Amino acid sequence: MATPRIIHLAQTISASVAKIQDVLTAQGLQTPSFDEDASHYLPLEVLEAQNAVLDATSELNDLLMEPMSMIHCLGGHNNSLCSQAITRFRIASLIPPGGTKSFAEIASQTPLSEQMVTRILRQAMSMRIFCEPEPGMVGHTKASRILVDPVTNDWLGAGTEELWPAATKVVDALEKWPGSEEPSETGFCLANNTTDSIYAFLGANPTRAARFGNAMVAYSKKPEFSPAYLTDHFDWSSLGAATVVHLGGGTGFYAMELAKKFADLKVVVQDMAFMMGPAEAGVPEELKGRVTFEAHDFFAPQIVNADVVFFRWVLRTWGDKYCIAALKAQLPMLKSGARVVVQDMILPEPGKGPFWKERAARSADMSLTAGFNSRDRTVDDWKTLFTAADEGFVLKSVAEPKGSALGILEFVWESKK
Ligand SMILES: C[S@@+](CC[C@H](N)C(=O)[O-])C[C@H]1O[C@@H](n2cnc3c(N)ncnc32)[C@H](O)[C@@H]1O
Repeated sequence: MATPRIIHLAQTISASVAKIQDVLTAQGLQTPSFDEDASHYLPLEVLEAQNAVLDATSELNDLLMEPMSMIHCLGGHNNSLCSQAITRFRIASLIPPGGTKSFAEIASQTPLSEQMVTRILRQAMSMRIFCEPEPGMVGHTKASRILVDPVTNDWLGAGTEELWPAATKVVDALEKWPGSEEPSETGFCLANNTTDSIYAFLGANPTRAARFGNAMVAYSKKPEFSPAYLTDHFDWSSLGAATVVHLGGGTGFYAMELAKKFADLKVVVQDMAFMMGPAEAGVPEELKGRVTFEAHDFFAPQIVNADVVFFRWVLRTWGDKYCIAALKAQLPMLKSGARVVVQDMILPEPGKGPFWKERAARSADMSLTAGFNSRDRTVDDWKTLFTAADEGFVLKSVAEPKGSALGILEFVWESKK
């Protein structure tokens, strides 16, 4: 008789956990815990075992539940409710690291009653955010402790104050504007009673824009967004003395990382006009002249004669027809043999790769619909998109570095004229 699935899963968990612990012991690293000072990341060597455990534990958990409980737990709207209260009232920062505060003391620093704070935080504790080391006293876990940092608190704020209300209106938006790719016809627009895109709406609201900006900062500090995945997983040195135009390059952080590592590269960062001042001010003396900034809307015809056109983490916020327009706008300046390099999310094909990652990727894809009417793309979707922009684009390489959140796609443009 074949081994029953739940036994197989339990065996996988047991064997993989043993492998993880062996590596941690050999390297003198802490075993995982929820302690507020616990380390957050496992070494890359245990990535496969970590994937196996995360997938097997969640499958085993779900197998042992009846369907309504499983759907309810995975739905999690009440998780967003208490996360929203935590970020809005900055509750994590009310509890001293390493110390505790009573529910009553916390309530006195919020508009909430002691009873409501108790109920909300005990719900959060069921998500392992905060703990109650003695009755009535609240302490940190590693999950609540990161929220003491205002930047990380803003990350939770952007998720629960911007994307969650937007998500609740997505189905209404899909009914109202079927098949729309317009950034002015999203769940976000309905939730905010606006016809401005999220970019324009937040641009006119500096406080909310700053919170959203901090969410991006919090993300980019995670090891899976390390600039090394950009500098070390594409052969930039083979380009020699080359000009890279970095579209939607924001503050120029990644442009500067490239220029620091590859002395022959010149990088022109193009972004919206309002990004220019603060971005230029951040360029160190030794990179001035090699990292420059230019206000340029990437839907307008390109004006820089570049060897590489580089998009990082930006095309995913535009629907297909807009991405196609942005790519077509590059054609007037492309030389035959020029490259378009994209570092962005690569959506996994269903069932390929770790399930917990696919689940996170599919959730992020829904957020793109809610905020932007855009989507994440598989390798085939990226290929289709580029070919729709111009038949001359050929996918030359795809890199999905171990541990990286983003992949790198390299397209070469061959003139068909
Ligand atoms: C998610 S951020 C990514 C920033 C940067 N590429 C990075 O990887 O950190 C998207 C960036 O694209 C810029 N952007 C969006 N639409 C644009 C457009 N039409 N033209 C130029 N820049 C644009 C935004 O201003 C923002 O800086």
